[in-house]
Amino acid sequence: MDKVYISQLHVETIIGVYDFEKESKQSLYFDVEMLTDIREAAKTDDIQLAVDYAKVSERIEQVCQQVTVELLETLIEMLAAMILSEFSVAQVTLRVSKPQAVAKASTVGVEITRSR
Ligand SMILES: Nc1nc2c(c(=O)[nH]1)N=C([C@H](O)[C@@H](O)CO)CN2
Repeated sequence: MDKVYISQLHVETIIGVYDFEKESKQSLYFDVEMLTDIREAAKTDDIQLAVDYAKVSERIEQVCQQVTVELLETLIEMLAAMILSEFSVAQVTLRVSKPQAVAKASTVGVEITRSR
């Protein structure tokens, strides 16, 4: 299967378990890999038949602004469900990194793979 991907999409949002995290936005970075057959889009040169990475990026940003959750796990499951339901994707792998979370680590995060 072919892959459409997004690397290091930066979103600022309220997320976290602790009270101080509910007061100001933090940076999250998303890597997204979407398995899809690109041949029809390539044959027709038609964006309507492609998984539009710009639209996926926009929707990820929107969902992050619409919901307020504590765990990265909760957010990433919501995003995987959104991508599978709104885009023509057989499988999605999503990784979210939260670089400000642990001072002694360059970054931390969660990665999941979900299929239709
Ligand atoms: N597996 C997870 N561990 C932790 C999370 C999380 O979302 N998933 N979140 C936190 C805090 O919000 C942290 O980011 C602040 O230090 C801790 N562990």
